[in-house]
Amino acid sequence: MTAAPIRITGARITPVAFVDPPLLNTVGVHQPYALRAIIQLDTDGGLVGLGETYADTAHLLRLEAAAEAIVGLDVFALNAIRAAIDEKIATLTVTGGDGVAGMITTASTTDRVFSPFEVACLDVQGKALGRPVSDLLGGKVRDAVPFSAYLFYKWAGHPGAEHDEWGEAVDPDGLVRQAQKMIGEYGFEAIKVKGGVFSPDEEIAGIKALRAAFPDLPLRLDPNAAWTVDTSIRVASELDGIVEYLEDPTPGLDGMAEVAREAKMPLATNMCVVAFDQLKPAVLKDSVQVVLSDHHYWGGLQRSRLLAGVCDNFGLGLSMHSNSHLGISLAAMVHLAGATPNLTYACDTHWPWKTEDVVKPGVLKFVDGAVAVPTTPGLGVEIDEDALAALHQQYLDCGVRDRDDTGYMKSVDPTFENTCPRW
Ligand SMILES: O=C([O-])C(=O)C[C@H](O)[C@@H](O)C(=O)[O-]
Repeated sequence: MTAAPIRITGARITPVAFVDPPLLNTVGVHQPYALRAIIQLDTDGGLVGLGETYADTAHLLRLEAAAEAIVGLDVFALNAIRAAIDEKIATLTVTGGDGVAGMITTASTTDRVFSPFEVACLDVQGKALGRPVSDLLGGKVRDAVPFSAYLFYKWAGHPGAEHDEWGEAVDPDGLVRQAQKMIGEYGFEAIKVKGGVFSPDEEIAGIKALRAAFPDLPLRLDPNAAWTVDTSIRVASELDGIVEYLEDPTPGLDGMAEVAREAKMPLATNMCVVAFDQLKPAVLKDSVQVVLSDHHYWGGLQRSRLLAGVCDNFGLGLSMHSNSHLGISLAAMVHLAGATPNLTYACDTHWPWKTEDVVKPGVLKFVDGAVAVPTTPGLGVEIDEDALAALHQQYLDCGVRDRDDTGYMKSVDPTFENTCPRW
């Protein structure tokens, strides 16, 4: 006997703002608040599914339109839901809204809008079946998912820095202190450094200091395409044998291919391969050897598994990207990584940098740098309605949405574009 469909009756989309320290990257500095949209998907049987995504104004408008378009569809009909969203957003005149600070402009709009609804549908499916989301993705292949310590350069005197306990990291000693604190609290067993802030030589010195302080931990450096091809080749040579991969040293598939021909370590990306149509040219040009997945722009958890399959077939490594995020996203990332055999690198997370959340505490804990895959039905996390209301009020009050439509970070160098390397 076939079970009855579980029909979507609506979706509540709540933009929230949470405090984000003034972390530096190539584009600029994180604003005092990061924005996210929380999706609560309502269904006719009363089950509610959770999703989390970006919250720039254009993305919010698309989410609202998508939510209307999927009313009445069965949460198991993910192909139909994606098609309805695709059709709906094609009719919109909304422009902009890459949701990720201008870094990932070529990702698919449909994939970005569909993703939080897909996660929410999987949450409902899991709750209806009494199974964790990882079981809907093929079943977990690891009990806990390892993450890396994600280090950022940071000025102590920057507005906003007075609210956090992280101190300053503007030189190698500062980076090592930050790593010691983060690893001491979370137990991470890999380190990623967000570069592209200071000169390549200063950042090479930072990585070498980390290597001396943590001789056994895998290291990565990610300047978000701030370097020319020549600079990238020079940095790759200096860091040969020191980093496990170099992430997005330079923009574009052709530039990355030139660097890859000379570099001894793998090159990774979350910038030049962010959609399925970019995989074939990347493989043909041998531009990258590791792809960072991210279900928020690869179209959800199932399509991220599809990406994993493509990477596996073409001999590409697989890692996982993050932006500033809350607990619903972390739960989704953990189910996905837990059920993806070839995701063998420690995943990125911004988790240590935040102090607020919309989910009830207790489920998502870092032990030895890893988070256990939840075993309860669905995603395994629950909304704290009071916290959601408070962070929504913070969104209304903080003014971020009026200052910068990315809702995420502001530039300290308005002349810089990602297609124009700085060094
Ligand atoms: O390459 C990355 O890891 C990112 O793009 C993640 C974030 O946007 C990161 O750069 C940040 O938070 O500043």
